[in-house]
Amino acid sequence: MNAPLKPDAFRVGIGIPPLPEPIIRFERVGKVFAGRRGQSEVEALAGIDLDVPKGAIVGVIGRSGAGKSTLIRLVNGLERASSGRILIEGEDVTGLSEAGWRARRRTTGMIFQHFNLLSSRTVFDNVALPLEIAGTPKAEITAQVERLLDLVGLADKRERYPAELSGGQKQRVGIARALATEPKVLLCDEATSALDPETTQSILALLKQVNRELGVTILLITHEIPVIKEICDRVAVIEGGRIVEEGDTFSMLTQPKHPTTARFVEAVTGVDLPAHLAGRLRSEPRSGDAAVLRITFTGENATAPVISRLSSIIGVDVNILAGRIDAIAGKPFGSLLVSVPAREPELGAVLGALKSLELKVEVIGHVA
Ligand SMILES: Nc1ncnc2c1ncn2[C@@H]1O[C@H](COP(=O)(O)OP(=O)(O)OP(=O)(O)O)[C@@H](O)[C@H]1O
Repeated sequence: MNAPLKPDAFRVGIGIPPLPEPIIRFERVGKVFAGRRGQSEVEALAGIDLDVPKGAIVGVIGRSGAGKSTLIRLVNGLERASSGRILIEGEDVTGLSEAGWRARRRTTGMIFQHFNLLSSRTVFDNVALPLEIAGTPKAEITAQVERLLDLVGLADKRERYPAELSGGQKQRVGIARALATEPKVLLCDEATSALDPETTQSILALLKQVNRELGVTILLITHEIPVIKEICDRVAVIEGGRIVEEGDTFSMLTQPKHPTTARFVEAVTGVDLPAHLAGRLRSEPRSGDAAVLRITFTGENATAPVISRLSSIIGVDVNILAGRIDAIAGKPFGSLLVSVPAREPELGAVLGALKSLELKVEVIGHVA
């Protein structure tokens, strides 16, 4: 029997470049928490296999209790694995001593949902803290903190205290502090969950900048699919302590396979029929009905003038009922609901034309 093909060998075999070296690797990782006061133990993670490629932004999404916090806390030694191995830059950190972890944490920064700033310290002093702990000379600390406050756009707030800042500004301080020791990896624990949508966008843009300009690999956990859609190159979906699906963000969001992924994805790619039509949708057509089609556009097709061509070339009236066009991981993606005559040969001609463009088309019902 042939040896199993490594995922990268398969990628290369079908013409896709191999993934960059993983900077973090989970190998069959499990975590069991002992039960408290007579309660049974909790298996928070089981059989986790996950690679975080160097230079990527990888998101882990799951509902409350799925195991996200436990997973990310294993990467900086705040929790210890019960089974399996975790490799960071090729080093097996599973059995590291506390002193070993202290050194490791300098290469792994972390930001938190509630920022975890010290309220008695100014912005400058919060960012300086990890450098003070590392014994960095004062002049170097000043230069580094000033550089980081410039990067996160808070140079004018250096003498302010956390209580004088907005949530977004506090998270910017958190990011500057996490980057103080020039880590290779930034761990983000629900970093935008306490922020409004606009502030979330600005923090995500900053994280992307940190990733692209400083080359920092980012592993984030979230329960919000828009965060994944906005900045992640790859995504893993976690449920009940297990990864149920993993892959590049565009494929996962446009062709979800696991029902949990599909439910998350619905929120960012789904389009609903207007209520007055949804209530009248029937599966079997009656004479004179229109067929309602869902057309999914991906990549280059997303911006093609398909609908106007259908009308002009095939001569069929197409009514647009609802739609959205968006970007997922920087690539265009659209979904459109249209109605066309349900009779032949018109319907067959429309379906044939759409399929010839390699668009995904489904008839979702009929309306009068
Ligand atoms: N210290 C602990 N002791 C016992 N059980 C724990 C401990 N930490 C987490 N758990 C349990 O492990 C499971 C996973 O928890 P975890 O916090 O990792 O999930 P999560 O996906 O981060 O959830 P949330 O989004 O609500 O923070 C849950 O059943 C939780 O109750």
